Amino acid sequence: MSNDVLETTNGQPSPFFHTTSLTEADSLAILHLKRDSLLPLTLRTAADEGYAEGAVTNTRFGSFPHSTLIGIEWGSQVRASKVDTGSRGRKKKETKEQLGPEGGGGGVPVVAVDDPRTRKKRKSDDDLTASELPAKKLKQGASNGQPPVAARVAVEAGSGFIHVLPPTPETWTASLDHRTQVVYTPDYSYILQRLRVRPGSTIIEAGAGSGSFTHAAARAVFNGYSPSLTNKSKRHGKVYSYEYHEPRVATLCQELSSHGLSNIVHLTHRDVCSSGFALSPEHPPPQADAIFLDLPAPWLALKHLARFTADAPLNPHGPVHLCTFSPCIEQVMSTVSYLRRNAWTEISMCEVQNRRIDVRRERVGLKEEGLRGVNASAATVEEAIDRLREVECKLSDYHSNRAAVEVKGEQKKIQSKAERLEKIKLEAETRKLYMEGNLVQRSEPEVRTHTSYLVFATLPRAWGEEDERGAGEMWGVGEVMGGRDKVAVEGGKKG
Ligand SMILES: C[S@@+](CC[C@H](N)C(=O)[O-])C[C@H]1O[C@@H](n2cnc3c(N)ncnc32)[C@H](O)[C@@H]1O
Repeated sequence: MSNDVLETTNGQPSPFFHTTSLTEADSLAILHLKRDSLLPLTLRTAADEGYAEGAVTNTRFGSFPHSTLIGIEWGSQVRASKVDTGSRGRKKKETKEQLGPEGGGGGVPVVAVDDPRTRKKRKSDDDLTASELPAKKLKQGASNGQPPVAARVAVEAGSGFIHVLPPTPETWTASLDHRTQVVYTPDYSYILQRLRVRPGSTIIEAGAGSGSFTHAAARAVFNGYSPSLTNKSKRHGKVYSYEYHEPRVATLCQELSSHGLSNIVHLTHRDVCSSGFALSPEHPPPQADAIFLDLPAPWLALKHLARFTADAPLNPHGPVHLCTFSPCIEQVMSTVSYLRRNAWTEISMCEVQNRRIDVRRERVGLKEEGLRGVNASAATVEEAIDRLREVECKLSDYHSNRAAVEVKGEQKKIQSKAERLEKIKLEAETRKLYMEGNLVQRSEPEVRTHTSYLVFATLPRAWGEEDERGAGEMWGVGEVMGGRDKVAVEGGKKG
């Protein structure tokens, strides 16, 4: 399943490594619908299922013709459009919501429904208005294999919006199609730094699953596209990925190709526990610096990761760093036990307990009344008594029409609520609100991570007699030791 394609299928470098200044047609974009709800999308100019506006993506926050998403700055907010469903509106199948687990977010949720009661009789071409005609021609042109006529300009709907983000491993992880449990960003960022993966590194990953870790690893090792796998002039970063579930391999292979990552990720369909990590005879061995095993029984794969075997996939010139990702402590114990018996060192285990911490200033007090994001109740007993006194006096003096009230020995004018709020608003303009209030922090427990135990270990570099001799020649180890010994012996004699 390996592929030596240099770039994406449309001839562009990977959008995960190169972000254009504006969004482009045929490129991957991530639609940010709301927090924790993202949708990956390839922006298209071609006709789509009979919409007059061309390709359209429907979300719970409205319909978005791709023409409104192309040629704008990344991060832009895009408002939903009114779309002309054209011939699509006459189809029997109901228009369904494409996405949308929970409410909130990008404006008022909009659900496009094709109600059969309001469906009109099919019109002939002569009956169609000038604006309706393109929708029909669009469909006919597409079905005849002719280029579609120009799409209609989208009209803003007035409710619902989304943001357009460039693809990154983080946004991809948050939006990808889950074929398996995936490794989330808090885990893979920690794993990659503990494995010391950097541009130019080679990493082995098994199993590839949904490709979440694969994308993050590809970015971490990327140091340019290699023109050929046999080019030895520069060591290019590489991810050797293994997966034994065939449909997952096929889907991931297609995704990697369309994301321009085929040249960085070498995907192999293989059961690594039984068949190991060796590649085809014509392919040089991976020479991995780091290994990540996300398998149910990692210790079964570890026997193929020993040094001194003919087809060892490890870098012989340096230490190899390992991480295994296991959901239960029994798996951890079997892995650690294997590592201890097989020359692995620096064995440790940890668990990532990620929490998003919300740090903000909490402002409480009557002086905050009418301002946004505050708790406008009395902050102290004094403030509460002052307010009670003011209210009581106001009531009792309502009929006597007294103009002032005594607060803390001062004569204060009785204010209406509107006057008080206006005064607070004016004062707030000169206050340093960002400095006021108590600094509080709250952790959010619902952050998405896949709680697992991470076992780390290091296999020292291979070291033989030749390496010992080479080190001696380079560093003069024998001479220095000899000199020191000599001094010590001479010193001893003197003493
Ligand atoms: C939890 S998923 C991996 C998720 C992946 N790391 C990600 O971030 O998307 C585990 C994967 O390992 C694969 N797998 C399990 N045993 C395997 C084996 N012996 N050889 C290769 N792949 C294996 C499974 O098919 C599954 O897709």
